[in-house]
Amino acid sequence: MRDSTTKAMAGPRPVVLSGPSGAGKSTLLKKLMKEYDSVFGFSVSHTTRKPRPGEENGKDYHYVTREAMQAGIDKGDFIESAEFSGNMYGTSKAAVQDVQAKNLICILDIDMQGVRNIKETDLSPIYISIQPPSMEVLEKRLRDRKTESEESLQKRLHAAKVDMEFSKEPGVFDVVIVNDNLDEAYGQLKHTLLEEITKVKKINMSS
Ligand SMILES: Nc1ncnc2c1ncn2[C@@H]1O[C@H](COP(=O)(O)OP(=O)(O)OP(=O)(O)O)[C@@H](O)[C@H]1O
Ligand SMILES: Nc1nc2c(ncn2[C@@H]2O[C@H](COP(=O)(O)O)[C@@H](O)[C@H]2O)c(=O)[nH]1
Repeated sequence: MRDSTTKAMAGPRPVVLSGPSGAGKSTLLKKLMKEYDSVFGFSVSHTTRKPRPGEENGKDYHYVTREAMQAGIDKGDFIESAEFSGNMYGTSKAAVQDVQAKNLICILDIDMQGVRNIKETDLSPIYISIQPPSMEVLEKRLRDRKTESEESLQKRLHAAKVDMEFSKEPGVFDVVIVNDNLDEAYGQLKHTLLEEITKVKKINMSS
C-alpha cells in the first residue's frame, strides 16, 4: 500500500539511516544534529523497549506498551513498524510531519525492515547504510556499550549478519558508509548530505 500522507508536506528530502545495531548510527546522527541543529530534525520513533539510562521519553523514543503501539498501528498512525530484538519499533506519521512542518531535513533511524517498508511509501528519502568494519568490531562495540542482555546481544548480532548482506543488495542504498574511524565516517556522511544541507540553509536564510 502506498502512503502519501507524509508526501503532502513536501519540503527537503528526508534521510534514512539504517544498519546493524551498534554500527554507530545514533553516534553519527547526534554529531550531525549538533553541527546542523537548524537543518536536521529527528523523527522520534515509538518503541516497546524500556528506556536506557540517559534516554528521554519524547526525545529518543516515545516509550509505549505493546497494546498502545498495536492500537496505533491498527488505526493507521504509522508509516512503518517492525519487530526487532523482541520489541516493536515504528515511525508514526506525526513524527515525520512534526519535522517537515519546520522545513527541516527529517532523519529516520530505522532497521532494514523499516527500509523495505519505507520503500513502499511516497516518502522518497536518501537511503544511507551505516556498516561496522567487521562483526568482531560490532560485537565489541555492543558489549562495551553495556546496554544489552546476552539474549538481546545475540539477537542483534544475528540481525546484523542479515543486515550486512542486505546492504550489499544493488539499488537498496544510495550510499553505504563503513564506520571504522568515526571522523572519516562522519566526513562521508556530511559529504553525502551536502547538497540537501546547502538547499535548506539557503531557504532558511531567505525566510
Ligand atoms: N567509529 C567508532 N569507533 C569506535 N566506537 C564507536 C564508533 N562509532 C560508534 N562507536 C560506539 O559504538 C557504540 C554503538 O554506537 P551507536 O549506539 O551509535 O550505534 P547504533 O547503530 O545507533 O546502535 P542501535 O541501532 O542499537 O541504536 C557506542 O558505544 C558508540 O560510542
Ligand atoms: N523499523 C524501525 N526500526 C527502528 C525504529 N526506531 C529504531 N529502529 C531500529 O531499531 C534497532 C534497535 O534500536 P535500539 O534503540 O533499541 O538500539 C536499530 O536498528 C534502530 O535503527 C523505527 O521506528 N522503525
